[in-house]
Order: sequence, then C-alpha cells, then structure tokens
Amino acid sequence: MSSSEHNDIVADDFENFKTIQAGLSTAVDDDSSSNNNNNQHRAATSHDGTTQPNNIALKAYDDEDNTSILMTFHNTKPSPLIIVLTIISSISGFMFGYDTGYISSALVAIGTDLDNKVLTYGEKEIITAATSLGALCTAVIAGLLADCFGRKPVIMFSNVLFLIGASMQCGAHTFWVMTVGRFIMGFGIGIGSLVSPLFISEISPSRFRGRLTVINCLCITGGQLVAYGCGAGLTQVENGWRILVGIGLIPPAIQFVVFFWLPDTPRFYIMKGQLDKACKVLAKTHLGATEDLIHDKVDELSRLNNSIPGKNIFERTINTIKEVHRVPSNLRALIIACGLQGIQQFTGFNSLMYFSSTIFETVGFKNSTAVSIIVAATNFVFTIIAFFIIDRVGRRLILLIAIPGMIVSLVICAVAFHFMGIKFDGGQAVVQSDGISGWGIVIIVGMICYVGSYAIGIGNVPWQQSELFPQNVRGIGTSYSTATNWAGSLVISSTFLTMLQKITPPGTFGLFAALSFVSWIFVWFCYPELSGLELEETQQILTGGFNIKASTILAKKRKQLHNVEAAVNFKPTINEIIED
Ligand SMILES: O[C@H]1[C@H](O)[C@@H](O)[C@H](O)[C@@H](O)[C@H]1O
Repeated sequence: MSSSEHNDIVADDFENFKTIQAGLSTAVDDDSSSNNNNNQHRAATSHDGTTQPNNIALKAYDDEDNTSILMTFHNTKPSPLIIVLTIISSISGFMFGYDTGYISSALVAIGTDLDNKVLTYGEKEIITAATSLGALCTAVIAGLLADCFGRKPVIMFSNVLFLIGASMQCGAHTFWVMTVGRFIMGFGIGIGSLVSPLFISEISPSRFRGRLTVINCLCITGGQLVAYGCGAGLTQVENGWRILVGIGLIPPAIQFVVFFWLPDTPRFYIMKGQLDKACKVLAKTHLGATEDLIHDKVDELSRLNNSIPGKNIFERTINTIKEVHRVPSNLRALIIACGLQGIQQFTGFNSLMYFSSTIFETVGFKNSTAVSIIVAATNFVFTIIAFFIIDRVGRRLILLIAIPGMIVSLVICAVAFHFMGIKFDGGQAVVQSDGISGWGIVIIVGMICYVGSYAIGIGNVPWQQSELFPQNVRGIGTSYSTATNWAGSLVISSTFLTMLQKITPPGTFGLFAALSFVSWIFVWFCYPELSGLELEETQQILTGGFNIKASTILAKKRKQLHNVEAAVNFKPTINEIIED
C-alpha cells in the first residue's frame, strides 16, 4: 500500500470518527444555551441517553479536525485491574534490572568456582556481554511475537527463559554453562524489556500512560539497586553468588503464575478480531462506563486497526516491515524511538552502572561497592521523581531540561579527571595521588548529578516508545528501538574500559558530553510532546512532519481539559495549530 493510499484510509477513518462524534453530539444539540453546559452534558451522556457519573464519561474531544476526535475515557482513574496488570507486567522490568545488576558483584565473588580457576578478564567480559547479546537477539523479534501470539503469552514465555537461564547459572561449575545461562537469561530480558512497557501503555488511560509506564522503569532501577545491595551483602558468604542468582528465580515464577488469571490487552484482542474479549477487559479497566460506551470505543479502535495484508505470517511480517518504512508518519516514529533509545545508551550511563566500582576504586575510594550503591540509589530515586512529573511536565520538556544537566555534569567529571592525573599502565589505572583527593569528591558529585539528570529524563522516556507507533506496526517498531537499546548497551559496556585507556578518562567523559549535546538538538527538532494524547493520535501528529508546535499546543490543551475536568471551549484544529 502506498503512503498516499494509507493516508487516505486514515483520513477516511477520521471521517468516520466525525460521524461517531456527531452521534455523541446529537444527544445534546438541543441544549445550546451554553457551550460549557453542552460539553459537560456530552461528557456525561451516553448513546442511550442514560446519565453517567461525571468521572467516567467517555467522550470525543471536539477538535473539529483530523487530529484529536478520538473518544477518550475522560477523567477515569486507573482501575484496580489496571494497577494489578501494571505491577505484574513490571516484574519484567525488575528482572531486567536485577539480572543486569547482580553480575558485577557475582563476578567478584565467583573466585575459582568455575573450572577451578580464576576467571580471566576476557572471560568476565564474555559472561557480562552474553546477557546483552541475548537480549539484543530476542528484542529484534519480540514485537512480532507479541503481535502474533499476544502480549501475555510472550511475557510468560520470557518467564520460562528466565527460569532456565537462572537455574543453569545457579548450578554452573564451568565457564561455558555460566555463559550459556546468561545468554538464555538475556533472551528473557530482551522480550520483557519490550513487551512489558508495550503491555502497560496499551492498557493505560491516556492521561496516566506516562506514569504507569515509568513504574516499569522504577522496577528496572529498583531491581538494579536490590541487586547491588544483595551483592554487597552476599560477597563474603560461601557460594553467595549462587544465592544471588537464585533470588532471580522468584519474580519470574510469580509473574508466570499470576498471568494465568489475567487478560491480554484490549488492543491486542482487537487486532485479532476478538471484540468481545476486548469489551470485557475495557469494562474492567474503565469501571462504571456503560456497555454502549465500551462498544463505541471498541468500534473506534477496530476502525483504526488497519490490519496488514498477507496470506500467511511470513507475508504479513514482510508487509509490516515495509509499512513501517514506507509510511512517512511511521518512519518518523521509528526515527524518534530509535533515536531516543540510542541516546539513552550512547550517552554512557551503563558504563557507570557496570563499572562504577572500578571508577571509584581508581579515584581512591576504598569501599567502592558502597559508593556504587549510591549511583544505583540515585538512579532509583530520580526515577521516582520522573514518575510524578512525566505526565504533568511532559516528556519533551523534561528531556530538554535534563539533558543539559547531564552535559554540565559530564564536563565537570572530565575536568576533574584531567586534574587528577590518571594514567593507564598495562591496562591498570594508576592515580598520581594517594587516598581521596578534592578532585575525587568533585567526580563523585559530578557523577551523582549526571545520574540524577539521566534518570529523570532519558533513562525512562525512551521506554514510552509504544506510544509512537500505530497499532499495526507497534510490534515491529518497538522491536527496532529495543534492539537499538541493547546494541547500544552492548557497544558501550564492551568498549568503555578500552576508551578510558585509549582516549583517557577526560576524553571519554568529554565524548559523552558531546554526544549528549547532539542528543539535545535531536530532541529539540524531532520529539513532539505526546503526554495526554490517545495512542492512536500520535500517528496523526507525525503526519506531514514532526509537528512539534502542534503537539505541544495540543498536549497543553489536553492538560487544561483534564485539569478543569470538563471539555470547555476547546476547538482548535490541527491546521490552525500548525499555521500558528
Ligand atoms: O531505563 C533503563 C534504566 O535507566 C537502567 O538504569 C539502565 O541500566 C538501562 O539501560 C535503561 O534502559
């Protein structure tokens, strides 16, 4: 299908929405005494004329345009089912964090337990990298799997991989069993890292989507913190590293069992034409909405669900890949999603995560593991702050403010490293002074500021990736971006120590600062504000350009609407906004 054909279809769909919208409006048209009353009435009245409590009204935003006339569950708070689903799917995030976090202390504690000899530096690198490599392999296909088999079965499949991988590591007595265990566990991490945020964003009401998705990030950073904490506590215990790995068996087992009783997302059911199931889930996630309203929403979502043509899975996959590249709005979504994930990794954070102990030891801290916990804790605490502000401040603005914070902190670290005078001798870092110097303190403060600025913005915003893509290419689109994330993580963690040696620590941190600066420019020009918008509206925003201005105006208006809790006098059109 050509892009113009596609756009025609989208335009047709939106014409249909206008009809739905008109249908909703007729119930209130005779009451024209006040626009304010009209809108409040419409927000509170269903097709059959029955009055809804104000806080669960389902209405179309009246933009009179092609952009935001989708029906929105106005004012609904996340229902208990949404909260349970979010928490259970975020266990994938916890495992992502825990399993990538425990390895640094496990490697120290392993000693001669594998092959009865001390692991070489190269073997340690292979064990660490095996997980990222495994994650990269499955990230590439996880989206397609989730589209074919469902989000829930694929998450459950990742649990099985986690269990196999962790059991192999627990019982490993050779380097290769350990490495294969880490690799299989990586398969699970790659799938979970994609499907969990996808699942959450598909079940969330639009105004809470940012926050609910950040819960998954909170679990990632929380998992890393727990891993560092347990690692520090278990290093002296005999076979402590096996206990550390064994703890990782509990969360996937819980997630697997609980998911038996939970449904998949309504949007997945709609993709598969299982409209009844979609209605049932929507009724449970949007408590109080009448059957009529739920049916209208399902109707609307199925109209937007332009399924990809093809006789079999293979043909459909090829057509989906074509669709994501050929349709300009999809391509823009892809550029943003991969760009943000690339920025998340190539600005160097994981080098700190994996090697912070080494860095702190180098600058003179005796208890470097304890200092590393400060890094993980800062990451966690600032992700909590992100949770509170992401939907209010907006993803774009947070990044525009936080990335300069990263740049300044990185430059401070680079300068401090320069004045400390670190040299590399035979791959070993040598500091010219003994103990902790003033510059050592500057480095630690600089790193904490860097981690805080990272965690509040680029550490979690890229995981909002699912909201960028329309339903039919969401799986493949998020596969590309998640794979970018894991490829970046792999490159940075396997080159960081070499970079320190070859281009010196000031050079390395200066390079990350420069990359952060380029990232800020990318965000300024390419990343529209999507907070508060319906998932299906993003595509419209990305049609014809990145439409930054239009998106920020629309998101702002949405926020005002949510704040006054009724649709009052809100009728901008996308064309008016763009012309502005
Ligand atoms: O969002 C997460 C989080 O910021 C983690 O701390 C980091 O290790 C991951 O690479 C990233 O994807």
